[in-house]
Parts: sequence; structure tokens; C-alpha cells
Amino acid sequence: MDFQNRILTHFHNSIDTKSQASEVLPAHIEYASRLMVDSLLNEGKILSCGNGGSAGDAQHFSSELLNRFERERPSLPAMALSTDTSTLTSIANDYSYNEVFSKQIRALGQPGDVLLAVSTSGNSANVIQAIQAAHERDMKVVALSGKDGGNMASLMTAEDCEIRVPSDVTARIQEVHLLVIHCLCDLIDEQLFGGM
Ligand SMILES: O=C(CO)[C@@H](O)[C@H](O)[C@H](O)[C@H](O)COP(=O)(O)O
Ligand SMILES: [Zn+2]
Repeated sequence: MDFQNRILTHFHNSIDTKSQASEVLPAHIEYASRLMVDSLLNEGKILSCGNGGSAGDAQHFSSELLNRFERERPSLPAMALSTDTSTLTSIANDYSYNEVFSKQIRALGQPGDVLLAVSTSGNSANVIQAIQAAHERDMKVVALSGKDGGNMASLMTAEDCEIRVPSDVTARIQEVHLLVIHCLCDLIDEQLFGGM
């Protein structure tokens, strides 16, 4: 296969995955946006976490809330837990990499806050522990996952929201996660600030 055919295959697979996701995810995305808006209207904030590309996604989301998405509006309270290298390295060094997010949530999470937990496999141990810590703090959880949902799926409560991309390929799942994040930003802005 020449390189351009290979590239075309990636594009077509990404388009197919997005098309399949569009059949099953909209109601879940709407519910997740309502959880987040409810939190923001009640003095809550949104914490986010993930590993690798999903750390980037967690940061992408928080920057769009803290700064802006597509319209002028006030800053919204959000924080990615994957950014502070002193905190991350000291927790990993002194305790365990599995606790890098949960320890931050135990310090920063307040009842009514929301955790955006991003994992394509649903099996990253530090994201699992983050969800457990969020529940201990009476926070709700929006999980972005894929594949079979992994161990994260069994941790979801009736009030949480699992957005599981119907794919087994990490890259394709991440591409849909970014689209979901932009949908969430748009729906949050629309519910809070209306009319665009
Ligand atoms: O971006 C990619 C692969 O596309 C990688 O950096 C990927 O995010 C890392 O391997 C993560 O550690 C995978 O974790 P997870 O999605 O299973 O929670
Ligand atoms: Zn990636």
C-alpha cells in the first residue's frame, strides 16, 4: 500500500467511527453537558484527567472553559489534573503513579463538582482511582471511554455519564473524544449564554 492510500484509510476509518458514534452518543453528550452546566450554575467546577493523548484532551477541555471556546463569555472554572509536574512526579515517586489524580481530587474536589475522566480503554488505574476519589467527594463523573468500557464502566453510578465510543482503535476513539469535547463546550456555552 502506498502512503497516500494509507492516509486515505485513516481518514475513512475516522469518518466511519464518527458516523457510528453519531448514532449512539448524542443523548449521552447532552446529559453530560447538563451535569456540567448544573455544577457550574451551583458554584461547582470541572476537574479533568487522562494519560498520554487523553491528558492532552483533558487539558484541551479545561483551557476552553477557562479561556474561551467560540464566543466571548466569562471564564468558567475548570482544571486539568495532568499539568503540574511537581505534583505529579512527587505523588508518583512517594506513593504510586496510580494515585497522581486521586490525591489531587481529595484535596481540590468539592461536592457538586464534576470529574471528566478520559481513557480509551477504561482501564487506566490512575483514572479508575480518580473516579473512586470523585465519588468519595460527592462529585459526579463524565467518563469518555471506548472499546468495552473497561473497568471504568462498572464504576459509573446512575447519575454519572459514560460516553463510550464504539471502536476498538485507540487513535479513532481519541478522534471522537475531541469531537465530544467540542460538543460539550458548545452545549455548555449555549445553555449558559444562549443564542449563537
Ligand atoms: O495518544 C496515544 C495513542 O493514540 C497514547 O499517548 C495513549 O494516550 C497512551 O498510551 C495512554 O496511556 C493510553 O491510556 P488509556 O487511553 O487506555 O487510558
Ligand atoms: Zn494519540
